[in-house]
Amino acid sequence: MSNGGPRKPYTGGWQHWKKHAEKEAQLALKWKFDESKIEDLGKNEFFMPGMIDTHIHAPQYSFIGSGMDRPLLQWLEHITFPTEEKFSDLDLASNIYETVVRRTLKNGTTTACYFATIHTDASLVLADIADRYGQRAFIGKVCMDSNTAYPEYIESTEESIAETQRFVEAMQNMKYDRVKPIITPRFAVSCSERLLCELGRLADSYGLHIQSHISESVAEIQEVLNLFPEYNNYTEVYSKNKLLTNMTVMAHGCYLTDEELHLFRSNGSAISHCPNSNISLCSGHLDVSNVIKQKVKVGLGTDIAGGYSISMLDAIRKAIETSKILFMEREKRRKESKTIHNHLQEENGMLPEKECNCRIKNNGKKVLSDQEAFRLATLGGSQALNIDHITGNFEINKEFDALLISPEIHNSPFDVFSQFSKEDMVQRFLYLGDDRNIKAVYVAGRRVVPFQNNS
Ligand SMILES: Nc1nc2[nH]cnc2c(=O)[nH]1
Ligand SMILES: [Zn+2]
Repeated sequence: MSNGGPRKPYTGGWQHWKKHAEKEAQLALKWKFDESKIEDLGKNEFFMPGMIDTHIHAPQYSFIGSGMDRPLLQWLEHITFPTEEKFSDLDLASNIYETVVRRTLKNGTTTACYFATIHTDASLVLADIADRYGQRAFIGKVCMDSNTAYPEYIESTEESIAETQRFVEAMQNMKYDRVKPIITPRFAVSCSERLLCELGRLADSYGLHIQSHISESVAEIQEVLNLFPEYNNYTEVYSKNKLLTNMTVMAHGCYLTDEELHLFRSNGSAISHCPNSNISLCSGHLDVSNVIKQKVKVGLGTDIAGGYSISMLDAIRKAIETSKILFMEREKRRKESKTIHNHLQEENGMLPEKECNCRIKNNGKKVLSDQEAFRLATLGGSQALNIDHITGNFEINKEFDALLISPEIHNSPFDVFSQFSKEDMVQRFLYLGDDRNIKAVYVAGRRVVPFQNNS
């Protein structure tokens, strides 16, 4: 595997060296490569599976790290829609999209599931850039035929359907190896029932993936229930329009009931957990341990620019922290309920605590472990996008989407001590590392970072 470094003198002793050399010769013969191409990993370097961003708005990279002082619906109206409207300008689109593809790849995102904007041609530009840089990607032309908040940014129902069809056909004609179209109704608030129904039909007839948003904030849910009073809940608005399939990934899901999660599980649909965005927009917390417990597929997403970090390492950290916050909140409620119980017992001889059901149990839900969060950012993401037969971890017959991590690279953001085990190294990288430690990125065995001819 060439990672740009010369071979180091072997330091393992003659016998060991001889065995090592024989092994390499066998592999070179079997896999038909030139032994001189073999490079040794540097000290403490390791490979990890490429990270998978299951939810990212490419045009919103233009305002990442700003506008974090408004809740979702106001943020959409005042910042997001006016910005996305500008992407009819193909030069602007090309500039922002090349920048975000480069930045995500440098941060180890080998697969990205992108929202573009309603503009078909600009969305095709994003697809072409992702293909050119070798990123595995799903590209969604956004569909919105209702927008009371910002009517300048809208398409008619007929236009949305026709343009989505044109987008899908154009993408399929390009025959990209690893860049695919995904049907993208923005969310139920901005789509009429007819548009949702037609998009479900298109996804079915072309056999396409589907992405949207669901149950992100209380205000959003209220708006959906007002718009679709004949449906029992938010999830049904999608499921009854054939938009909840085993190729569907829905962002957020903070307030999904277990009944709705059962609908996700029985349809094989997935959730993209976007903890940074949920906190930054004050939307809510997804209890991802419960989602896992309900056997619903789940990956992680940055949700740029609702989330302010392009890094999937940040998504891993925020997912763990969100899980710890929920655990602590449950503990606090348990303590409070216990105190109330004790007062009641003193006043009128309530049942002894063990019989009483007033205590809020922690439901045996555990905090998300580092290992589990790492899995969500890799294999979990590939399962959520229904591509876990191709990527997500290192298994024979999968494609080599991988990151070469160098903990001791010049200017590394963290220090390595001699007593560190391999596990320590990985954990330090997850908590303290950043793109400086990502020495190389591979997608399907092709090295995509450092960029070719250093462009
Ligand atoms: N976070 C987020 N939620 C949405 N719901 C509908 N559109 C969006 C969006 O652009 N970002
Ligand atoms: Zn989003």
